[in-house]
Amino acid sequence: MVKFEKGPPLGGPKISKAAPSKSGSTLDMASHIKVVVRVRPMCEKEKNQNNRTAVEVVDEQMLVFDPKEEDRPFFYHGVQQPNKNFLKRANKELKFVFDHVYSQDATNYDVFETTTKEMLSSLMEGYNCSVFAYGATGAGKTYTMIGSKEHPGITYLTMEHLFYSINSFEKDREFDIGVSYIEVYVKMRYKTSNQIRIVKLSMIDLAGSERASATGCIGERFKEGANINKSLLSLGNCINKLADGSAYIPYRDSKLTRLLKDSLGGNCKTIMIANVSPSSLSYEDTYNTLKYAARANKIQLSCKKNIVDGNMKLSQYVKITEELKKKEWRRLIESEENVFGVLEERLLSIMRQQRVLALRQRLRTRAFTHVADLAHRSSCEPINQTCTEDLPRHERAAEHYSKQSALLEATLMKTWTEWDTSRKTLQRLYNEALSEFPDLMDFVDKLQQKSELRHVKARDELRHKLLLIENQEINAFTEYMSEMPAMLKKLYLILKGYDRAPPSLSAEYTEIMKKAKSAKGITWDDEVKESDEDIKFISTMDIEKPSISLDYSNKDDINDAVNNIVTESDDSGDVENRDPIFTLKRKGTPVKLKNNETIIINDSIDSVDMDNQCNSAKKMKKAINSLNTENICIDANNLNSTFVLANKMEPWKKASVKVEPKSTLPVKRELIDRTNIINRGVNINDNKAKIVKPVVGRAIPFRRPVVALPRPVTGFGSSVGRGGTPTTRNIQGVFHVCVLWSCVANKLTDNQKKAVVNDRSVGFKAVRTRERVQTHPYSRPTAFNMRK
Ligand SMILES: Nc1ncnc2c1ncn2[C@@H]1O[C@H](COP(=O)(O)OP(=O)(O)OP(=O)(O)O)[C@@H](O)[C@H]1O
Repeated sequence: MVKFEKGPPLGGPKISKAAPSKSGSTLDMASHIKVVVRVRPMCEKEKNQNNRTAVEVVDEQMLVFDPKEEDRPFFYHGVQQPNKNFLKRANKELKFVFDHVYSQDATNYDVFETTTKEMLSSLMEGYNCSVFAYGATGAGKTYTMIGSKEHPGITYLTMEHLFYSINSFEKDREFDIGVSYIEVYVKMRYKTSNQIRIVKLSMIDLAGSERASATGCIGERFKEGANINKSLLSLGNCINKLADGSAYIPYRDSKLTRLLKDSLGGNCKTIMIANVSPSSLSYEDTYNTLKYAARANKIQLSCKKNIVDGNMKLSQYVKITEELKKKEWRRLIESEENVFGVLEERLLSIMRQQRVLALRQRLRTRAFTHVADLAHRSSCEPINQTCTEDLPRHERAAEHYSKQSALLEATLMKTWTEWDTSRKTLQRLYNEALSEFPDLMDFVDKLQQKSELRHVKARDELRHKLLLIENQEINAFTEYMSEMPAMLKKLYLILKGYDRAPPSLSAEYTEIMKKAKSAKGITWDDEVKESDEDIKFISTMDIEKPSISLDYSNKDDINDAVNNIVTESDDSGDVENRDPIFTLKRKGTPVKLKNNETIIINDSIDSVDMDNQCNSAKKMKKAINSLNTENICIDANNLNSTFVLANKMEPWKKASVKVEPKSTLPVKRELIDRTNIINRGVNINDNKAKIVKPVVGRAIPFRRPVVALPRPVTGFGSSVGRGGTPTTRNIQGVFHVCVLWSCVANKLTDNQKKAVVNDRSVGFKAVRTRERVQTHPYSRPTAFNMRK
């Protein structure tokens, strides 16, 4: 009885059309692997051994494995036994049906004609195709696939036919052909439809499928054989799974199955050529191969034509390419813009530093110029000395600024060069990108706005910095200037008190006071402290109504600064009864130093057109010049500073004033002996005249105790309120004293000093005429006599 191994249905694969898939491929055919079996002729060895045939080809599609042999006559005791050979095992007589079966007489060309030649038609239609030869060693795989010169294998014949086909299609298709060792990649484009079909033809000559032990190899060869077998075993597993329709196919079990993945279960038309030997020597291998082939024949394939719409693909390709190019442009530009941004910020920072440095340099130079000018105008040795001492500091600062400036300049140039290069590169990228893709304009705009923002930010920071410095400058100047109106007012009132303030002076004074509100000044640059404090603006109220007094919180500092200032009474006439330290000074009140060098005269005196009456500074200059004293140079027209007259000057004498203090007030003490004061004073000949440095006090309100004083009150600088009401005043405690007279006096002999002091044309005449100013509501000179 003939057994049939379950094979594919006869009559060839079913072919069915299908709709195009999403990928552009066309589901075209559902088929099984085409399995053909080739039985080679017996080789000489097999013939010589007179082995029986294990495979019998029935027809082009059927073979019988282990066919029934013709019974040979069996004789037992000389008698032929009927059909019974007990020494022989029963034949299997397995009948296999395949897509094609080739007998020993079949040539390679026959195989080609019914396998790959037919398959090439599918290949040219766009199907992937694969052929692999399977079989035991020596079964004829290589002979079938490669062949010989005389008998070229199906690979050669397939290639030959392939190129022949290509030639026939050349009019309407373009072909790109690539070849690899085991695979041929035959790509084509339909010229009319722009349809592209990319197909692959795999032609595989597998290793022998026999058991490793059967090879007789040992060592490395055995291992190699075992690995080969392992691969083939994997192939067998895959084939079984595919045949069973399993969802999971273990292609990854071996390299072989990975390579054959497409050919076995993918989008591929596959032909398996199973080579077998007819000899019974290869009985087991042939049996295994045939079983293998039979299983493979059950594998269903789902083939798709690898067709893509060339036009559709092209448009998509163009779009994708453009997007990619734009993306690349953006990446390039952004990268360069980042570099440019860093350089630009650095450049702007350097430029900002330059501006700040220039401002500071300018302020310092101006401050120094101011000091130098002061020294020049005053011709005062101490001031000159101060200025001289300041000069190295200024020079050091100038050198420092110069170095910093040079450094910044060098850094600026270097950074600018880098920035400019980056700017040009960026601009070039902008231009190129926009010329290719104008719609990148928005992107470019945004980047350019970033640059503008950087500039705005830098400008803001610079403005803030400059404003901060200038604000500090203004604050310092405001503080400085706050002395001036008080001093000016004091002097003005003194003059007015002595009836030496003509209307023109009054008008000028008023004008100057107005201007003082908007005056500008300087400060030491190194006193500017950088900070982010809130900016304080000048308030004209600060100038108009300075409510500040000397800050006595640190007596040592004050002592050092003013050398125990003793102030004249300005409202009670009772100067001697006051604590010299805690007696505060009111506007317009002359100051007496402990060394008795007392009177302060402001520089504005010389500008007053007083002719010969009250131009005391000029007259003092005249008097000094008349003494022919060397090295004394007082420019009466440029007396910028206040100065102090010498202690030899007759001290003010207080008139006898009867003050009736309230019972709650301390009893007025006796007047101090002026002689004692003079004796305590500094001997102007011993060069101990002190330079009183400018003192800046903090603004604190001072409220003078209300004292009911009888009217009229005599005494210099009385501050008794106008109209007889005691006045409560805030006191300007900031004053600026330069010891000029001391310096001058040091150059004079005693007689010369006396001459100057007693020269009534040098301004002191005015104080003698106290009667004329006693009626002045603000400054009332006390009764006095010039001491001789
Ligand atoms: N159809 C055929 N006609 C004539 N000779 C054949 C045929 N098939 C195979 N042979 C011969 O059989 C021998 C073995 O064949 P081949 O080398 O092709 O086997 P194979 O399966 O490729 O072996 P291996 O697995 O070792 O490569 C060779 O000498 C070859 O010439």
